[in-house]
Amino acid sequence: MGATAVPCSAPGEHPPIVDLANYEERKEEITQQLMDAATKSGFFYVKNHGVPQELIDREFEVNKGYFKLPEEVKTSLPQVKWASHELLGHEAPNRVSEGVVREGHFKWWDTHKVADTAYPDEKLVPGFKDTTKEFMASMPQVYDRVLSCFAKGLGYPEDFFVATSDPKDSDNYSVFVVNFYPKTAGTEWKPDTNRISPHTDETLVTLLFTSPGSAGLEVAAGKDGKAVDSKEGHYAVESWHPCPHIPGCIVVNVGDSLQAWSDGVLKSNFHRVRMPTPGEPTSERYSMGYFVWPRYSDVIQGPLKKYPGITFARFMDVKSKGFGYVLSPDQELYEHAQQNTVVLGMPIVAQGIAAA
Ligand SMILES: O=C(O)CCC(=O)C(=O)O
Ligand SMILES: [Fe+2]
Repeated sequence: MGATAVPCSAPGEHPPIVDLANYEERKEEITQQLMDAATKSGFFYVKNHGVPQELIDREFEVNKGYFKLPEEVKTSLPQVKWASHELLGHEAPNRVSEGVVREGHFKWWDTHKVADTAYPDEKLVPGFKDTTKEFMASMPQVYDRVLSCFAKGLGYPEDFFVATSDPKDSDNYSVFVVNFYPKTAGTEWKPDTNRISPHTDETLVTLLFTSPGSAGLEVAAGKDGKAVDSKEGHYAVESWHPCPHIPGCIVVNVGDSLQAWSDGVLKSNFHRVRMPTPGEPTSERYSMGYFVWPRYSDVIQGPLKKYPGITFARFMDVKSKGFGYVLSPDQELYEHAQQNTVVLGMPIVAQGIAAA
């Protein structure tokens, strides 16, 4: 690893930072660093990623404008229909865990997959739609490079993941999500209360943008997560590691699809957003996630067939019934999870974000 790599192992440390500068010339070195990071913790940061800071700041600003709209305006916008692949617009506030309200705004990648009517009137939040489209259009330059390296590192053709994640493909529904965590009441918070429950992402990779000063994102690194009773859906994490905001960096995490395609070599790790402990900022928190998905019809399975051979669409059907983890090398457990709407390793969160 390069000098910037910090193992995600002790309090105060953070996942490794991989520098994408001079990508073409340094591709071998970057591949090795990304593989190392994704094998050990599944979470890492990239810097010199090419997305202008000015655009990131502008996108945060328009999202603040959106979330400040009166509730009746937001709830009059079209609602999320997750599983039927329909319009994703405003998501009404819902209770995710321990009574904490999370408000999210979901959008599809591309205009031909989402009606523009998902956006509020331009006069209400000037620049919201155009900035968001501009921001989304700047994402492939980051994940194409990261995914090319993973394909190379895993022995796939270099364009293997780039092809399946192409948002122009009619069967690709990669999604951009903005999370808004309202200000809470400070000292009343219980330190171990979550704002987003522990979960893995279903993606190839997720690009996560956090706002300056935002605390609370934590990752269960490496082998920390243990399914104590996967049939019942209980899951235990031994230790959580902070994943703080680092200026100029994007958080990248490996998702379930890449874990499957790598036969478990690359780790899709549990992460959560917990309430700040006393002394941490109590202000509202924003994060923006670009969820890089494969095509719905692609079978997410590696050459060693460590996980059941299923299409991403089928995987999503099971996963979207809860907000947890479904990959299991055990076909029987997987089938049980499907039949019983149990997500392996996690309890079903009936009102969870993905079940909305
Ligand atoms: O808000 C964050 O920092 C993390 C959000 C997240 O993990 C998700 O939306 O999947
Ligand atoms: Fe996540």
